[in-house]
Amino acid sequence: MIIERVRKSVVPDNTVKDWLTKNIEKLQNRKGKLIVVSIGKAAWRMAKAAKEVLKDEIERGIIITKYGHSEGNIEGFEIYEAGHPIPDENTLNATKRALELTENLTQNDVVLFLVSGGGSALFEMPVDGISLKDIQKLNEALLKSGANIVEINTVRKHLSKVKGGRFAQHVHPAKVISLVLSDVLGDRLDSIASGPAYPDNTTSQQALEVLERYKITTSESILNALKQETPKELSNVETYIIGSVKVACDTAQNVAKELGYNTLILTTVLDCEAKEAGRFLGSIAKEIKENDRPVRKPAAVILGGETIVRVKGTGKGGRNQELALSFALSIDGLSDVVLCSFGTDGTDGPTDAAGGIVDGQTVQRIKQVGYRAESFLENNDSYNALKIAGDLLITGPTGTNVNDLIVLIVG
Ligand SMILES: Nc1ncnc2c1ncn2[C@@H]1O[C@H](COP(=O)(O)OP(=O)(O)OP(=O)(O)O)[C@@H](O)[C@H]1O
Ligand SMILES: O=C(O)[C@H](O)CO
Ligand SMILES: [Mg+2]
Repeated sequence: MIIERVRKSVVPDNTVKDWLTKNIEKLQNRKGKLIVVSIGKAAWRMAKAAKEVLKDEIERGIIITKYGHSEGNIEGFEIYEAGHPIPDENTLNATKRALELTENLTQNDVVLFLVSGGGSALFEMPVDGISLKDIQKLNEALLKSGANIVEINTVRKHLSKVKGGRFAQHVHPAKVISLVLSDVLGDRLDSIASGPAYPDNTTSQQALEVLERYKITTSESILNALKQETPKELSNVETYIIGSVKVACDTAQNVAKELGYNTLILTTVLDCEAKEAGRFLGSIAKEIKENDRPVRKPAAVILGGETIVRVKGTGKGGRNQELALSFALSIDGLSDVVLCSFGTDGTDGPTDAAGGIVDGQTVQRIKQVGYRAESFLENNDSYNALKIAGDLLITGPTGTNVNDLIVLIVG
């Protein structure tokens, strides 16, 4: 029940519709055209929702999403699919078209800009002097380097005609109203999809430092292009976050309260090793059980974020499954304790599971068929461990992506 309600609260169909219905006058109070530009992995669904509310108000629309992510025609919209996580020819063609549709607008016009994760790869036009090949090579190096998304996008923003606020400059003097589905911890708006319509908080110097920190060598032309600063102020944008892991946590908390639990949101920016988070939550579960701290029983502790796994073993799994298995090991034998950890996109690592739901008997269930749960954890094989225990959570793709959610219940 918690999971389904959480999904509903962050699925773009609902969030875009709700926002537009409540704020319809922001769009209707214009004298000119309304153009919709929708980018990212959730672009199709966000655009579809906008179309259902705004109907013929929309003069033109364009969707740029990942291959396989379009769900069919939408009247009045051009739909493009392109490369992700590395941009390709189609990315550039589609972006060129989006720039054409938003050219020569006046201050009477409004661009409704729908933004979701994946937008950095899908919406791209390199600055003059930089080729698609240059951008592809650099993206590959950055994605493999261990740099986090804020660092990666710091570099991307300084090489692009549309990122780091430059799309909003292109649209000027028309107004941009951005609705954003956040997949970046802490909801940094200049990082989500590399902030095409948001003032950039990062500098050329920081972009150069990222390359240095991760020992990424690159061409003279890229180094020169990086020196051009992105806009730090924009006068024509309004930005609204319509979905994020914070919203998912708030929903989980509300549902848990309705079910009679004492609730606590421990963090919405969890970002440590999955295994460590699992063990730490094991100690929290024990503390609640014995001492009713930091929240009284029956308790629901909620966390949002995105842990990391440095995969060293040969097994199959994901960060949520690994967290859940590690938690199960630390609370082995304890009664009335359940933990559910899952990716809100319905996919945890390269598996068909969204995550895991474990309890104090999980490790025993694995033992009963002759295996040791510890060995699975050591081999990063959380998927097979939870499969044996019957503890996988399988939802299928949910149509949204706002990081991971963890709910710990102690009765
Ligand atoms: N055997 C494994 N055990 C645990 N984690 C793994 C394993 N193999 C891969 N991973 C993790 O899976 C992650 C990739 O999974 P996933 O596709 O869910 O990523 P994501 O960050 O959610 O991507 P997106 O933003 O595109 O949804 C990587 O962070 C990697 O560390
Ligand atoms: O597109 C991107 O840059 C990431 O998904 C973060 O928003
Ligand atoms: Mg994912």
